[in-house]
This record gives sequence, structure tokens and C-alpha cells, in this order.
Amino acid sequence: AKKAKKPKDSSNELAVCRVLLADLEAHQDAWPFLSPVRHKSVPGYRKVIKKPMDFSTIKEKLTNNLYLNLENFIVDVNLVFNNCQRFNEDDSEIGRAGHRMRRFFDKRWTELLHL
Ligand SMILES: Cc1ncccc1N[C@@H](C)c1ccc2c(c1)OCCCO2
Repeated sequence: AKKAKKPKDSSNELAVCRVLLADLEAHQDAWPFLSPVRHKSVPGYRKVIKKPMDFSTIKEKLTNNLYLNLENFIVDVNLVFNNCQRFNEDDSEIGRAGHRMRRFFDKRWTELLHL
């Protein structure tokens, strides 16, 4: 027989987003991602990265209710990490920080969702 699917409780999704963002910002490897990349100090960035994203911009969007659900929030967090992988060598300070932050995020949100 078909297993009854658990009803999705979306009421606390935005609270989960706030917890996840606070954890990302507090991480020791978050430093490259805390504020927007200033294209004047990073030559070529504006040309290569079409959709810049960073944790302070995500916080702003969360505060202004621009995320309708957890999915939209996760899309922006992954944009931070995908931009990082596109622009930075894997074997670089920022590249390594990006990989460590992505691993941390993936682990953290699956923990929170499996409570
Ligand atoms: C996430 C990311 N990807 C590619 C380039 C930079 C960044 N992050 C920005 C915030 C940054 C980090 C380190 C920096 C930097 C700027 O200023 C230029 C001088 C070196 O120090």
C-alpha cells in the first residue's frame, strides 16, 4: 500500500532560514562571503559572475520577506557557493573556504530538516 506522506509543515521554514544564516555567518570560513564582492577590488568579477550573492544580501532579503520558502533561500545560499567555485581555484584560500562552507551548510540544513 502507498505509504502515507507526512504533511509538510512549512510554518517554521523561515525560522529555519534564520538559524541556518546565523550559523553560516558565525562559521570561521565565512569571511569571503559576509558582504558583496566589491568589483573594484576584484578585477573581472562583475564580468564573470552574473548573479552575485553574499550572506549580508541574503539577510536583507530574509528581513524584507523576499524568501517565500526554504527552497528559495537554499537557492541563494547555493548561488554564493557556485559563484565561488566558478571564480576561484579549488586550491586557493577562498576556493577552499567555499568548499568547507558548502559542506557545512549541506550537513546543517539536512540535520534541521530531519529533526
Ligand atoms: C567570495 C569571493 N570570490 C572571489 C573574490 C573575492 C571574494 N570575496 C571578497 C569579499 C574578497 C575576499 C578576499 C579579498 C578581497 C575580496 O579583496 C581583494 C583582496 C584580496 O582579499
